[in-house]
Amino acid sequence: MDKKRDIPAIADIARKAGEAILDVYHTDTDQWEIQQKHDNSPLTLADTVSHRIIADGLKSIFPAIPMLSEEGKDIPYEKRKKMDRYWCVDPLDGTKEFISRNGEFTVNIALIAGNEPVFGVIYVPVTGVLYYGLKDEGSFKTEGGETRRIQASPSHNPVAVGSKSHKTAEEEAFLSSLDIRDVVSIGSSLKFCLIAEGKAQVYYRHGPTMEWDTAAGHAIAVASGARMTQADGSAFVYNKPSLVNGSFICYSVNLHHKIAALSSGV
Ligand SMILES: Nc1ncnc2c1ncn2[C@@H]1O[C@H](COP(=O)(O)O)[C@@H](OP(=O)(O)O)[C@H]1O
Ligand SMILES: [Mg+2]
Repeated sequence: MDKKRDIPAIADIARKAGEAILDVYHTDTDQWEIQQKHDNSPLTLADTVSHRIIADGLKSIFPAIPMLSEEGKDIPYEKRKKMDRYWCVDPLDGTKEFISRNGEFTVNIALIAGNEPVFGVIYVPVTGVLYYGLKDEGSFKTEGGETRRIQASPSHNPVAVGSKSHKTAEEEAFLSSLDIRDVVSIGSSLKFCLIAEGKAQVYYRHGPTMEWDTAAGHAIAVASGARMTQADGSAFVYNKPSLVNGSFICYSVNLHHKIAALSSGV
């Protein structure tokens, strides 16, 4: 990847997808054609429009890199496991938040290399804010035409983030054993962004997510200095036989000892 040329081009694709999502968002709900997908999550016209823009955009710049998208065709594991590099895309993460019109939804594009997210972009259509992170280079936030570096920040009295629509009792129990100052419930991959910009320090997810839900946020959080592991402390990898993630913890490094002690019990 040529950083100077490719990062702005990928950011542009995410923005275009976000604009198309907003066009749908600003129409009447009865035009959204909400369908239930096989996993019971809602699919709207906005998901499919965003998917098309990202698929076409990435293909025109990187014709040789395959794409795995929430709204794309299934790629069988036998074929997937041979893909050393691929785009992992969630064209509209937080569909429930989109439908409830609270603005907490995002466009997510990540590059996976060797089972690890090495680059991620998250665009927030309602605010126009864009986050990106590149392995070993850092994470950045673009807002109002200005780009600045962001960093995960330590706190011994951490702020926790959790899902707004998919909370579990296990998450509450886990957090109760940390000295938590506040719990912020927010939809979509925005939880990773809050950790990456130092506004929160821990995100424990007990319930299932898909690889495209976490890939871009994972890249941004880790490049900002945070850590991401499975709940038992082992490596969180991509391109698994099943694309459903297990429980995980994303956290600022200063919490490592506390989290490691808890991990043995989850
Ligand atoms: N039972 C389940 N199995 C797999 N993924 C699930 C799930 N329930 C929720 N999710 C995932 O959680 C994501 C939303 O996360 P959050 O609750 O943090 O906003 C959803 O993304 P989509 O909204 O893109 O479908 C969906 O992929
Ligand atoms: Mg999603």
